[in-house]
Amino acid sequence: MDTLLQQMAGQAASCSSGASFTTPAPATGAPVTGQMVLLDMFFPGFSTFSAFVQKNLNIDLNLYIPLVLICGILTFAWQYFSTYVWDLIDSYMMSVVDVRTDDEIYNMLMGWVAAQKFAQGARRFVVNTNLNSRFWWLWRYDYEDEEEEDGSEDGSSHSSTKGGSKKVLAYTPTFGSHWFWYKGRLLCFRRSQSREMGFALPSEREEISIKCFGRNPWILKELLLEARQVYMKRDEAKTLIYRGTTKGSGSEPTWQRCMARTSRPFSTVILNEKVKKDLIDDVTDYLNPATRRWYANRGIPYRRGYLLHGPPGTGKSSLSLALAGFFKMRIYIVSLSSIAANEENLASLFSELPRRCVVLLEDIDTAGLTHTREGDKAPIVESGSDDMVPGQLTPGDGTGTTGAAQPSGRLSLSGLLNILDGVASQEGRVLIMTTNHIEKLDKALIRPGRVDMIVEFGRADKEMTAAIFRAIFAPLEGDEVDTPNTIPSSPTSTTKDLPSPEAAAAEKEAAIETQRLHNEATLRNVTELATRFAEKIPAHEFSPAEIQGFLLKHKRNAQAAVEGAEQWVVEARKEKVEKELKEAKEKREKEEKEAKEKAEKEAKEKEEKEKAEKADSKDKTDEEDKRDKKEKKKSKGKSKHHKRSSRKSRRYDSDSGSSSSSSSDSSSSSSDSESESEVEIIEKKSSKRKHSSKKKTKEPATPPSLVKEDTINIVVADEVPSVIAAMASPEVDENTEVAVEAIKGLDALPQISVTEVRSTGSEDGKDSGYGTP
Ligand SMILES: Nc1ncnc2c1ncn2[C@@H]1O[C@H](COP(=O)(O)OP(=O)(O)OP(=O)(O)O)[C@@H](O)[C@H]1O
Repeated sequence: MDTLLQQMAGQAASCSSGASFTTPAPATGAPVTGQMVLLDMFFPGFSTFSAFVQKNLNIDLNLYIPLVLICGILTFAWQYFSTYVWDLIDSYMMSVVDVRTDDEIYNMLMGWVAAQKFAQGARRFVVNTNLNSRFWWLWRYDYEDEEEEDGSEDGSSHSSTKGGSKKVLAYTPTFGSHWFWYKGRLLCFRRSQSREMGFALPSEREEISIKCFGRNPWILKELLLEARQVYMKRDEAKTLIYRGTTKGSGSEPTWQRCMARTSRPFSTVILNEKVKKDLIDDVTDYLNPATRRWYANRGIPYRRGYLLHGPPGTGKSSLSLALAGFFKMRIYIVSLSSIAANEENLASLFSELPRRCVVLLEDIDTAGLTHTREGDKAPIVESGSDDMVPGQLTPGDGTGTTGAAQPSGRLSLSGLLNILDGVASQEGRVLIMTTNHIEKLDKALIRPGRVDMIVEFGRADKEMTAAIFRAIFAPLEGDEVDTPNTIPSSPTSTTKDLPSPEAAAAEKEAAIETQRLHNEATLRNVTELATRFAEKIPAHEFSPAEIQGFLLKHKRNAQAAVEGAEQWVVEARKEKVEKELKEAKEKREKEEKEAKEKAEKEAKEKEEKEKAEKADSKDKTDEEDKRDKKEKKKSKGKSKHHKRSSRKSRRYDSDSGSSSSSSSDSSSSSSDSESESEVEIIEKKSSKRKHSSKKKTKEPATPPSLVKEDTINIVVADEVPSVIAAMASPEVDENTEVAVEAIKGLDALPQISVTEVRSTGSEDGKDSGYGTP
């Protein structure tokens, strides 16, 4: 190596200086070797530094040069090969799981990652107030829920309170690879920017993956299961609500997770206890795995449907949510009054449903499914097929008109029925339909098998009113202690004005005590107050929602609610009447407007029709005029021709022997005539051939005038008299008559019978159309 270096250095030195191999060192006087020269080239000043070290530290750096060079080469080689080697390891010795951002697993994994130590200790990290996927249908849900949920219990996130709203800050590692230990295994969390998702927002274009050494990915699966478990646990006490919607501006339908609501206890839905119990028992039995097998063994579709009906605000949706929460199922809501609820979208949504869930079809009466299959009560649908319903149009056409809609864009009753129990429907789900007008529904929709239980909801009776009152005013566990007497410290107050800690504690205690006493008093009086309140509210007049609405205005003062009840009833009635009047007025105005528009439209259509008819009749008259003129012209020509023919045939009769001269005459006369005619006599090759020889001999006797005048084909047939008689009939036109006359003149052909007389060559040179035998 030394030798090589010396040679290289020598060359370099000779090139650079053109002098001898060793030159005296400038500072120390020590000889500068070829190596030094070479190193000086790459690291300027190295020889000076080396001489300095040698002089002061007595270390000869020249001895280490080979070592340094070897290290350099190795580093270079490692850089070159490491990527290749790493790729090999990655491909053959590691397992990887990729997680896309447009799936809910992203939310699960990121929630888990944020709780890990390696994420909290990351030097470069991303901070979020919401860990969920940036994709809007995964991102928007339970934003508020997490604010109150997560806190910083596990250290994964920190809450900051500003302006009263609590925002949770979550930290996750930034883009790049991050190594961490999980259950004794070294894993790599990698976050990268995806270049594939073309139309996605930059914040959506993200991918995460987790790698582990070894070809068995069990540890990754375990991690994902744990992440999912943590995620689900967070939602355990909640009812997850999904709504059927169309993605962004596109028309692709999807279930959007819109909320995770704390499950509503069944007890808070005020309904006949027996009905409630029956409902719960029925669903419990249905969800039992043994029942599923029972259904399967008997070939009965494993489905259960419930219809909840009643006026608005009587608790139908509340009961559905409570039911889903009670059985820890997700609830998938789709409102059939939404314009996106067309057949295609619904079918697509139903095919995406999980096996075990509650499906809530809201307001099935507003979907336009009031059109019955019996047909008698069917509203008049202007166009479309029999069972098409109005109002169910493709997104973007919210006009509600039937005429403009494409049939594929509407929801038909049979379409809905197919979806409910056809191939697209998922077995194992609990179907709940709600309606305000059961009487409008088709019997096919609510027949057993589709609807197995009907629950009626009514306006509040006395008992219900009292129950609503108690539900609102009875103090419950977890209610926040109200401390109305606490005076908030003003921003201008100084520390001097602040009460001492003991005084503040005493004040707080006093407030709590006041509240407790207040609660106790309320509790004691609540039943009595509820009875008094119920007496003041007329039964079956107001919905539970209306009563609840009033009570919520006085939620901190039950006494005030009771006292204000009568007044509220009067006002509510007045409001109702006013509302009804307003609605009636609006309805009338709308109807009038529609009628006016319809009348205008009809008048316009009529006018257009009349115009078109007029134009039509004018065209017809013109045509008829033309035809008349033509016919007149024709008949003029024909009468001329007839006269001429008669004249000629008479001439022929009188002068049959001078045919040649007649012929020449005729030819000369035909030269100035409008049309030329000739008669062709076609022999029929039949048993009557015996006449052919005679005919042949008679042929020259054909009237020459006729041959030139018009073209008449005569098919020789059986009997002359009958044909001639037929030809002489009134239907036979002048041309034929000409021919008949001509034939009559053919006394030389008594045996020929005529079966077809066809005239060709009219005035204008076209087929005249005559010639029916
Ligand atoms: N029977 C009830 N028990 C308890 N709360 C009720 C009851 N009925 C109505 N409410 C209250 O009234 C509000 C509206 O109720 P909900 O949405 O369930 O009515 P709905 O019958 O589904 O109305 P709509 O037909 O308009 O959808 C809710 O806040 C609910 O708490």
